Amino acid sequence: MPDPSAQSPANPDLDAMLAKVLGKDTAPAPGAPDAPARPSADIEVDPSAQRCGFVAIIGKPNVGKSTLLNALVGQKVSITSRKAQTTRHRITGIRTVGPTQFVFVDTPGFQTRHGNALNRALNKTVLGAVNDVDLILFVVEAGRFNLADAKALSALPPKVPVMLVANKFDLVHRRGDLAPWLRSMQERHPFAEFVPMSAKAPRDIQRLFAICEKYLPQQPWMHDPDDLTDRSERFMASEMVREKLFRLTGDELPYTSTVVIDKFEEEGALRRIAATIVVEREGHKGMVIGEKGEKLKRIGTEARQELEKLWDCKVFLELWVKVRSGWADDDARVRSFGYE
Ligand SMILES: Nc1nc2c(ncn2[C@@H]2O[C@H](COP(=O)(O)OP(=O)(O)OP(=O)(O)O)[C@@H](O)[C@H]2O)c(=O)[nH]1
Repeated sequence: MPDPSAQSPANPDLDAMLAKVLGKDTAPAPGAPDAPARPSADIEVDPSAQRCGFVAIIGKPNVGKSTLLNALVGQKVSITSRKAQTTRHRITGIRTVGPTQFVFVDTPGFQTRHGNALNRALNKTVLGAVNDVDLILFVVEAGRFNLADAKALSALPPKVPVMLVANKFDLVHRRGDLAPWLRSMQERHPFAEFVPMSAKAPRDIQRLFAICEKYLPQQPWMHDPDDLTDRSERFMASEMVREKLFRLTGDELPYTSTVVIDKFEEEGALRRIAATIVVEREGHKGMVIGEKGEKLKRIGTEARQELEKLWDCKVFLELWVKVRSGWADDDARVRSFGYE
């Protein structure tokens, strides 16, 4: 349970807060690594001094939730692309910093546009993820707030502290312009904290850990400090293929395509994987295969290389493409493809 005393009062001294948060330099340091190095797990921490809790990352599609999760975990556990609605499952990322273990829960972007079976399943995943957490990071693009953000905000449970993460702060050219926007955000919801930041700036990620820590209860860690995620290798394989599919086909391929793993075999330091990319129309098949099969080959090569890096082993990856018309409108098919 969250510690209610950890919540800031509904009306903190806004000017002091603005001076504090807007005074920070959020630019990445020259030559800084993409993410802070994972701390060594061999430091013993007495269980009575340990903190551990759940932090959900919520927001409309494409605001940078998965980029933030990967930066917090220090490894890629959630796929990202410029295409909205890339994240489709609840992804857990684990990070242990000093005495505190953060269990981050990334969620699909909250869908407000189409009420098809896929989008209903995605929203169910979001709402299921937020009820039992200790803290919610509500992610928006700094300086922006529209109806889709408002709908996601209104779906949050009233008892959990919510931190406003104003992401992509690096894209705001005049920081002073953010002050009136932050004031308007304070009127929308009694946010416990306001954090303008960039998920791509390592220093901001370090700062976020320090701000989040006090919301987590004192209790023993739930995971080994070396663990990155609770999702399986099979799941990571399908996600990695989907990321390359989305990145390499761009906007011409509708988001209603998915990846199903047909075979996943482990032979020592080798993984043999066969996967099918499922598209909705015959015309989409050509977009995925490309001229002389060149696009499909690239999707396979890039996914294989990333999986080999992630698992530090050899991977054989075989890809197929199939048409299943109307799958995203069919509840049973959506479930059979692994969506809750
Ligand atoms: N400039 C800038 N771009 C960012 C930042 N964070 C994320 N992005 C970019 O925003 C795009 C969307 O990022 P994602 O992490 O996939 O967004 P998401 O909210 O998980 O998206 P869904 O999966 O649709 O819910 C990507 O192109 C990221 O590189 C940031 O702090 N600054």
